Amino acid sequence: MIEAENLTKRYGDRLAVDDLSFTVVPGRVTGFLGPNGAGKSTTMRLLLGLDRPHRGDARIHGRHYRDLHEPLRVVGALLEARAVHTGRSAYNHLLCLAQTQGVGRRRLDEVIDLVGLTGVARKRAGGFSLGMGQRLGIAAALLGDPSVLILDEPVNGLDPEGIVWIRTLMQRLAAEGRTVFVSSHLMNEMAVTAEHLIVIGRGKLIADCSTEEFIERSTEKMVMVRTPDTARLTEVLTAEGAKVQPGGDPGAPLTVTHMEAPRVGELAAAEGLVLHELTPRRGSLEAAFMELTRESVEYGADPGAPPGAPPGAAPGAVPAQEGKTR
Ligand SMILES: Nc1ncnc2c1ncn2[C@@H]1O[C@H](COP(=O)(O)OP(=O)(O)OP(=O)(O)O)[C@@H](O)[C@H]1O
Repeated sequence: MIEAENLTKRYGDRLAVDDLSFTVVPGRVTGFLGPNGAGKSTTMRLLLGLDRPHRGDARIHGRHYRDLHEPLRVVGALLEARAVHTGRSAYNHLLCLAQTQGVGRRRLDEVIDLVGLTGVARKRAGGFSLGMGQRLGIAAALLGDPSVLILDEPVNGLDPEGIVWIRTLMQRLAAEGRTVFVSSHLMNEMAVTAEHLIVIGRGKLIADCSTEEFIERSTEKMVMVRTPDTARLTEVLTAEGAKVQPGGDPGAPLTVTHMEAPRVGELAAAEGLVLHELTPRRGSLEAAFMELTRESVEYGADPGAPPGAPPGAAPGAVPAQEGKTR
């Protein structure tokens, strides 16, 4: 279990994490979502005791990271920055870590196999692709067989096969009863990986709910309707409170919002209107996520600052570049 309570971290006059409270429970994958620069990595560093909060508290299994007995056997972490001795082989890199943690060679071989690096384990880690580096980082996180996993953007640099692999792995680790907390800025990826979501924007909590609820809440339901009598159907639906947008081309379906498909069908039937299509659809999840987090950025902006400038930026200042160098 991971608990963040009123976590606050400031860099200069920028609030990277702003009074953030949430709990991550075991047994399911919890996605930590937010656009670039939202404060995900900073929060993860605070949870791992790598940075000190200005205010608030972060606990793992009820304790501060620094108070954990054998922390690497409790928490496995993959952070964005890759800390690998480039001249060392993947095997030796993991062996060094294993020795500092009192992990035996059997477990070492096990994790190498688990992350699919057996064939290249004796090769220099410096020559690894980004995806292989991610696998190596995940192997390191799993070495101590920890009950809590904190993974920062683990799908970064992975090819489609690698993405499916890491998704399956995270779900399996969660099903074993571990706490799996994984950050991403990719809404669609998290939607199929995580059961629960914690969404932040500009360091502030925007949502803490099940993925299903988030999708339900964030995406607008639409109904695509085709009829030979577009004008009449538009009139009937609009009179009942629906919003109707014409399709671009002649014969293209109308897009109806603010009304469910069965009601559209009923009203058409009551008017004796023929329907050639009646299809419920959802708006794009990625677009809904962008919209949701964009709004939080706007609320956070200093009214005197130029558009796009970070909170606290002086009027006339050039907007700072989001995120950090990788
Ligand atoms: N060491 C630092 N010094 C100064 N500012 C920092 C530092 N680390 C992070 N920041 C700033 O704090 C904010 C949050 O950054 P953070 O890296 O936590 O966001 P993020 O959500 O992880 O973004 P990304 O997806 O780009 O990694 C950003 O504005 C970033 O520029």
